Amino acid sequence: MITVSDLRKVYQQGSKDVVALDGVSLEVPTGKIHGIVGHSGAGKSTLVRCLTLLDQPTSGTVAVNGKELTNVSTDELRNARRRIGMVFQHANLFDSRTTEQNVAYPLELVGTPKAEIDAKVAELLELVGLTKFAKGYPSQLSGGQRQRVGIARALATDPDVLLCDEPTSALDPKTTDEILDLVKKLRDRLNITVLIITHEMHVVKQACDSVSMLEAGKIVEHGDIEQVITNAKGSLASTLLPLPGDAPRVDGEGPILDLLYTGDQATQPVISSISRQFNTDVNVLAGSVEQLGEQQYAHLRLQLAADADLNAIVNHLKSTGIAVTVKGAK
Ligand SMILES: Nc1ncnc2c1ncn2[C@@H]1O[C@H](COP(=O)(O)OP(=O)(O)OP(=O)(O)O)[C@@H](O)[C@H]1O
Repeated sequence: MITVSDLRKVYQQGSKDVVALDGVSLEVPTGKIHGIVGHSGAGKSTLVRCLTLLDQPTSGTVAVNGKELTNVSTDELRNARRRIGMVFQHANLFDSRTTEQNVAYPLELVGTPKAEIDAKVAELLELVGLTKFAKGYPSQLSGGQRQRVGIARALATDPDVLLCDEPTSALDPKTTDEILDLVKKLRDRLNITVLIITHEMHVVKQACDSVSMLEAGKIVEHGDIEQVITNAKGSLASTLLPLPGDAPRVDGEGPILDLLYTGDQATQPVISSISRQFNTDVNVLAGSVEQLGEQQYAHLRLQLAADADLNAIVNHLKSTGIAVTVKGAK
């Protein structure tokens, strides 16, 4: 588990204070994958630097499995850093080292005996599917394979947390999915906690159990994927499950509703039930239905007939667990 409590980072720029992190708190349980999304300048890189202790937070704490990593002595800092393995956008491998030598590097740094290193490296290369490339050099590997080496290297010191900073931003869509599948497999096998910093919603949808949105150094929205998708008031719902294009123009003056729902509701005949129960016409303006993990999610934009009983219909939908926003009449 990783626990971040009230993390603040203030940089001095001349006589001015720049607040890069403004009280960030989050808790990711062991074995879960958590995404952190945010626009440029939101504070993502600062958060990564504070979590990996490359930068000292101005205040607040970071703890892994209850053990605080911040505010430790210089001697303890090296051990503390080993609890969080780091995967970068570009694998940053040593070109002059073979695949296995790259993975061995963090173990050499801490003086691990050679036989132990060899066994660990072989195990890790098997885990990431690169055994037959052990003797190859980075220049002979594809982008996805290089990222696999980076992941194996990050796991060499048996960290409790894997922190991935834009791990797929330099990869094509197919390789992105392969790397995300690998991260999920590693989480399952090693029961490791994973934090993924990303600007790609696809990554959140494919791999994350939960997500936080960072804005101007603060977490403005967070929750399990199901919670954020069915939160009609948040902005992550329509970002994760956008409606395709512009809703088509239709005749009529009836009110427009946006519906977000999941799980049991997704299998219910929502439209025909409104139509039958309230004796009104319902027009689908746009819709998006997606299967994420085990769960089905739907985002529909409907237009009701002008004389429909709007309040009764909205109350009925809400009572069945569907998140509803009234967009007004067209
Ligand atoms: N060393 C620094 N000195 C002064 N200000 C800084 C420093 N590092 C970051 N900042 C400021 O802190 C804020 C957050 O920056 P940060 O790089 O963490 O954002 P980001 O979300 O990673 O952006 P991007 O996606 O563009 O990398 C910005 O306003 C930035 O200008």
